[in-house]
Amino acid sequence: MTPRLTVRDMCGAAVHAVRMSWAADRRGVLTVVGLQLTTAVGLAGALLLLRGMVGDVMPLARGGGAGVDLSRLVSGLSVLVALGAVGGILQSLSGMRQQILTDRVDRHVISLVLRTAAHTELLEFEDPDFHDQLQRAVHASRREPAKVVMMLVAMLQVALTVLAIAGVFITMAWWLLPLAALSALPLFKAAKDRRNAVYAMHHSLAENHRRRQYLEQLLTRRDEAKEIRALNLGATLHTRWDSEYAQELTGMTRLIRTYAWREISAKLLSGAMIVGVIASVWALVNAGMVSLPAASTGLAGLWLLSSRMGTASQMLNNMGQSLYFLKDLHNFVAAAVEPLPGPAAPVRPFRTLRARDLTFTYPGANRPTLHGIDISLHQGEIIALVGANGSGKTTLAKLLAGLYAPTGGTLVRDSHPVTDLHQLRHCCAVVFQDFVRYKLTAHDNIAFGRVDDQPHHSRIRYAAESAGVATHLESLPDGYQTVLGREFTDGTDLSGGQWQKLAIARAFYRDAPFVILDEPTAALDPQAEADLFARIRQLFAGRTVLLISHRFSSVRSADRIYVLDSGRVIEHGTHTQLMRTQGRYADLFLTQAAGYLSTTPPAP
Ligand SMILES: Nc1ncnc2c1ncn2[C@@H]1O[C@H](COP(=O)(O)OP(=O)(O)OP(=O)(O)O)[C@@H](O)[C@H]1O
Repeated sequence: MTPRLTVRDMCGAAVHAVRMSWAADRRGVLTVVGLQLTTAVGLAGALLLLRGMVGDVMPLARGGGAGVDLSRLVSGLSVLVALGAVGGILQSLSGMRQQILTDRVDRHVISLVLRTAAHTELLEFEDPDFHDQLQRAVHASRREPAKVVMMLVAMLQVALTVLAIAGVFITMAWWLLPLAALSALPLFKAAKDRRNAVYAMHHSLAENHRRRQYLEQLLTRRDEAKEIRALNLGATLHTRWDSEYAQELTGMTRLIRTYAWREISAKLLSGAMIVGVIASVWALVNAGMVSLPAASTGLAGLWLLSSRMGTASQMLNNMGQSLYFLKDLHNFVAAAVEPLPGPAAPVRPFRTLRARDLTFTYPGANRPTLHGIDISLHQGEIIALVGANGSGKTTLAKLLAGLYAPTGGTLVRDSHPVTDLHQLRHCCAVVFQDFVRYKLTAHDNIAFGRVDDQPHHSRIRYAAESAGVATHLESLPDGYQTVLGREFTDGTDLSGGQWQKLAIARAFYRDAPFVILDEPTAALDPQAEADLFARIRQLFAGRTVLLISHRFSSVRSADRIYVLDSGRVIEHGTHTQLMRTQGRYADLFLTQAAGYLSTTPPAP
């Protein structure tokens, strides 16, 4: 459905723009509006002065210079020049202040958008519509609110001019007023159609635009640079980027052409109406029904009025486009009704966390990823999740960490159903399979594990030591203050295993009663892996650990192992019990063990 903007929407969005600008820089708004209005008043004063001076000069034109007061004329002229100079200065000041205002409003609005995005639930990020809304909100946050305020000020100036001219009409040739309004109608209609079409096109191309931005990132970021070169993907990705852009440009060009023609037609129609009016006035003058001075003043006014109306329609058009985006921005920000989770409440460890008949379906998926999951985790236990790729281990971990709400069944914490997912998150430290490598200092990378407290260097060091990365971090040029990103001055990089140890250090530093480790040792060397698992009970003593791993050597010592298959728990028990059952776990374990113990000689 083509999106539409009602007059109410437009007024709402304009009020919203003014409010945001006011919140960002009220002195700036007052200064700019004040300067603009002063300039307008100065202009009106200059026009009045000019009219008086023309009246004074008229005798000169008629050849009778005797009645002319030259000193009055010179002083009037000086005032006019001074007014012009002051007007110029005011305009420069206003331009400068507008720039500052625009920057401040930008910062205020983008901060609102980022705050909303940071606060949005993880599940929303699975939805392409959310990404479209986010992108439109980001687009709207760039310059649009300040632009609307500037346009409102400019519109005010145009409205004042139109009112002044209309006032002259009412006293001299009132009957021209409806005709002037009528002649402006085609322009307003064309502007409105174009505005709707541009917005509809932005809507339809939103995903295309995001794909192009993604390709831009692939081509420009350091992280992807090595693989793109190794695979010689540069040209292919560039071609795809080009074709995405070409599609956007084709749509835009077609639209600009179509609406340019419509606008030209509207202008021609409006012009033809004015010519018709001029011809009728001429006929009325000839018939002696209207005096020549009234007709000529009226026609001059009509010309002025129609040109102002044209400007107003253009402004309304531009402002309308901005208002569309502002409506998106307003909706996006307003959708985040929940307050941002504040500083963490004291973390309450649990004795038991149970999943009862838990089901989860990803948005837009046609079948559940998890079905009827029943598992229990007790304080101080190490629980392992194993299963084939795609069996649902990570999804289950995200539910237990309070990142997704279950679509069926319940999570029960110490015999109370979990209703506040934030509480669950507070008491959980997760090392994801695809953990984030923050290109900030090593110190930040660990301290981010616990942002609600002041960073504590000795605890950061202890966390790094526990994860086996302290020695390396201390050997870096600036120790823990070294930036871990080659894109930044004096930045450096870590190896894959070192990054993984840093992510584990972050989890240690979080000091949470529930720890989820999703393939925590995939990048570690065998010695580092063995060291970690040999000490895992001691390192996480008293906490509950959920370990996801494909390495059976590391899960065999867990207190209980759950085997997942296509989103269901098919077996559970200790390693010994599961081996005795000779089910899926035993099969997988023996297959992996056979690979290690194979005595087949290596191929020559
Ligand atoms: N964000 C998502 N949206 C839709 N489907 C998803 C999403 N993430 C995962 N899935 C699907 O859910 C299923 C389970 O994925 P999950 O990542 O939980 O598996 P896993 O057992 O952790 O796999 P692996 O061992 O490969 O890490 C898979 O079929 C996957 O395609």
